[in-house]
Amino acid sequence: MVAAAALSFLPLFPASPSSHAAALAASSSSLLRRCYPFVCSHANAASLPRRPPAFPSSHRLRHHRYASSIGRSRKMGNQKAQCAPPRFGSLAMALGPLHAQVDGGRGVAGLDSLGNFWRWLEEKGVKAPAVRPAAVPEGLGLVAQRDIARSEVVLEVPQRLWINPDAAAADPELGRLFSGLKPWVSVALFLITEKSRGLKSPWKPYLDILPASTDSPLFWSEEELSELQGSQLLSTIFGVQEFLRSEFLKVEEDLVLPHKYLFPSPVTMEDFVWAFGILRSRAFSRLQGENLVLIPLADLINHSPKITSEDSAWEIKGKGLFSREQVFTLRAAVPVKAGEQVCIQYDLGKSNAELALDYGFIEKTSARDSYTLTLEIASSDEFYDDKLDIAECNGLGESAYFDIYLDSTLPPMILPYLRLIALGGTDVFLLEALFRNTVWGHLELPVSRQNEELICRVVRDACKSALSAYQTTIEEDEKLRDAENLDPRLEVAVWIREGEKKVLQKIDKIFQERELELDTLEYYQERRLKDLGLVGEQGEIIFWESN
Ligand SMILES: C[S@@+](CC[C@H](N)C(=O)[O-])C[C@H]1O[C@@H](n2cnc3c(N)ncnc32)[C@H](O)[C@@H]1O
Repeated sequence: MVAAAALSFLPLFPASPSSHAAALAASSSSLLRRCYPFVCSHANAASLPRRPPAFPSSHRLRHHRYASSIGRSRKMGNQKAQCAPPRFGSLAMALGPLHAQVDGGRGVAGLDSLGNFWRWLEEKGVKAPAVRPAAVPEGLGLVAQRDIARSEVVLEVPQRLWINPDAAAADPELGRLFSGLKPWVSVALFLITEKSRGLKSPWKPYLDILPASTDSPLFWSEEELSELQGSQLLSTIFGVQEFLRSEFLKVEEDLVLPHKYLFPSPVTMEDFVWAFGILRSRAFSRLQGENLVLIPLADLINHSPKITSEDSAWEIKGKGLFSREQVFTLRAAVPVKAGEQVCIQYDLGKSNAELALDYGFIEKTSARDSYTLTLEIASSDEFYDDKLDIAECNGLGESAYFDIYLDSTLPPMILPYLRLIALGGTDVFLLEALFRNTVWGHLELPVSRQNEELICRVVRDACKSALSAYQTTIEEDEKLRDAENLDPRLEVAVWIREGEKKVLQKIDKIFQERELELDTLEYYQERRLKDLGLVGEQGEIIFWESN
């Protein structure tokens, strides 16, 4: 039997009559990976729908792959955090911390907002002995008021100021409703309702300094999104939009409309996206789970690519011997000079597409350029159950997501998984129960010429197909991104599409080189005969001497 593989977004292999189709999908999801609470994956080559944009229904949701916000691996509790070194030296704006205009996506929110916010923090018992919020090139940030030593406490925010599912559940009017929701939905609705309470909201000074949007593509116009035509990021954005729309419709129908008399004003999809964007870019924990939290003031900390460690920047601990209240403490991981910004490394593990989606910026380094290949065992595969069993025994599943980075080698599991899904013909004996414990070891090496050729062809066809969907060449992107005064969103789009194409070209090259080696590779049968002592090291058949 011949294995046939197909890209989920584009059939690469005509399903042969005897095929047990394995599906190999190069799809979008580097963004949706790593613990994000929800998220989706989709076909690779995204193109813009005609108006209205977004919310296409053809994307599969991939829950749990869209990890969150500031800092990747931090958990709540007495745990540690990241570092906060200086990066933007003298970039804090001349206006000075308390008189800075609150801009950066907020529009001009008024000269007093930052001052009000600071007074409110002080009244509430926030301690920030060495920093002040200030206008900086990234919007707002934390600027050192004096030289700060490494490990020095930069700020302490008591629990009563945290915005998390507990705060939402404590709302006197709506808490009862919020407490039954997914944590991130409850916090999102809490933010929206507090915002619409205006002067009546105790959180007003904080809400006033939150941006109306970020540069995340979730807030881009249709025209801006068109710069991502054909990219994996665009299909990821569509998936996130689709996810948000379905979450919104659910909560609207189940909770908001039946209790609309309790809400200060109608809750719109736009509000929901805004709250989501705020949580994605500012929450100090993973978006999924009870630990989701916004920490006012601490959430003004910006990211610096120069900080390459995620160690010990923050911790949460009890306030004192006799207090049950917890306090969030942020420390400087490196010395910071007076006037410089205190920054942290948001997440060393995020690709540029993930940074763009969550925060609206990218790092100009190819080390963050990535493309996610999604491989799938097709449900129509004749040997689906056996293959799935083997995949599961080795920590994978029906689908497997492989983030390929420009500067790194292929993930080690990708070749065995590819060989598994493409396994067919005379090679299927490897699926026998007899081989169950050893099969992965066999798959780590070429199984047969037919199998190896198939995976090369599938992957190369997938890369070519994905590459053909982009509207610009790498050369055009390179020229554009070197232009001066590029709009920040265009810069993100150009960098992302260029990086994706480079990764696709790299993958294609790897499998092209492998194709050229097919005749020289050693396959399972040959290895087996050697193990049995029936073939010599040079491949010669060893005959029994008879005399
Ligand atoms: C946790 S908030 C930090 C406070 C934010 N600057 C503000 O004005 O509210 C994260 C957001 O800050 C901005 N930001 C942080 N670090 C940045 C950087 N290195 N380059 C560009 N923007 C950055 C992005 O808009 C991001 O979504």
